[in-house]
Amino acid sequence: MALQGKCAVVTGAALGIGRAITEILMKNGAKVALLDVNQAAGKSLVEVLDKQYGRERTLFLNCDVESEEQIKAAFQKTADTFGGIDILCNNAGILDEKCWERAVSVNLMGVIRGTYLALEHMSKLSGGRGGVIVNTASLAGLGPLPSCPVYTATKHGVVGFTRAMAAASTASGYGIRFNTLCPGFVQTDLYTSIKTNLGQFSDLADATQQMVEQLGVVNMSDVAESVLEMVTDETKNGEACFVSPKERKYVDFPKFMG
Ligand SMILES: NC(=O)c1ccc[n+]([C@@H]2O[C@H](COP(=O)([O-])OP(=O)(O)OC[C@H]3O[C@@H](n4cnc5c(N)ncnc54)[C@H](O)[C@@H]3O)[C@@H](O)[C@H]2O)c1
Ligand SMILES: CC/C=C\C[C@H](O)/C=C/C=C\C=C\C=C\[C@@H](O)[C@@H](O)C/C=C\CCC(=O)O
Repeated sequence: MALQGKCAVVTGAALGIGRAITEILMKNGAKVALLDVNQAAGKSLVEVLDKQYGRERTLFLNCDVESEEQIKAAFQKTADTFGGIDILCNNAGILDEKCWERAVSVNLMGVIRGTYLALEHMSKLSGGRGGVIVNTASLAGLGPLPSCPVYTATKHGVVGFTRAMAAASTASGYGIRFNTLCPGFVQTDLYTSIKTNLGQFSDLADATQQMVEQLGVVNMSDVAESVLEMVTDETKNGEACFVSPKERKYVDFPKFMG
């Protein structure tokens, strides 16, 4: 998929990985609707991007992925402004083992909600032109983080949901590819605030720090490049891309049938 003139929606776009995804998509020619609850950060980023790429290439929308109404309105505003939606990156996510229901609501339900609402705009079965959806999971979607069992559950859910949607799309003809981003530790606000968000598992903070030292911290540019590849490479559907400081590899999941 060539990105020139294509329209992307990125949730959690104002900071961290979402900002990096937004920037690499724009650098490669896409228009981007930035959805986030952090209005100050979102508007500040749009100012920077408008200076770099011109004012017609971005749109910031205050949108909480926990709200069906807000996502629906944001997607409609995006389609009305840019003429459709070709790319969706469901990236918004939090780490909160204390308020774990909120983590489930944002990290898993928000991804499901965004995906289903995007189908109404993107699926060829509903008059759309197809495209690609990349959902942000984590390495914790491939293996357990003992200090964050609910976070781990949400990210495993994102991996499984996305792989199932990829298979459904192939079987039903949505014309949409679905892939999952699974980075290790990345230097962002979420990463910086780990220790304050472990709740009853705070006693495992040091063990988690040891995992950081063992695994290392992933370069943001490598994370962004992985997303660009999953968006543009038309052969990628149903993939989960593990991004570590040393490499990026597509996970070879066990097959249990045939
Ligand atoms: N940082 C890491 O080590 C790491 C590693 C793997 C995966 N991830 C995942 O990457 C994604 C982005 O995380 P990050 O590290 O960039 O975090 P971050 O906190 O730096 O950025 C998250 C962004 O999402 C926004 N956001 C949070 N809740 C929202 C909601 N309900 N609706 C809309 N926007 C919301 C925040 O305002 C923020 O701009 C998350 O899904 C996270 O789980 C992070
Ligand atoms: C404390 C949480 C901080 C940030 C959350 C963010 O999503 C980062 C997660 C980073 C690492 C998770 C590591 C999990 C590691 C173990 O589960 C281990 O089993 C690795 C699992 C699979 C490795 C895949 C592979 O080697 O092929």
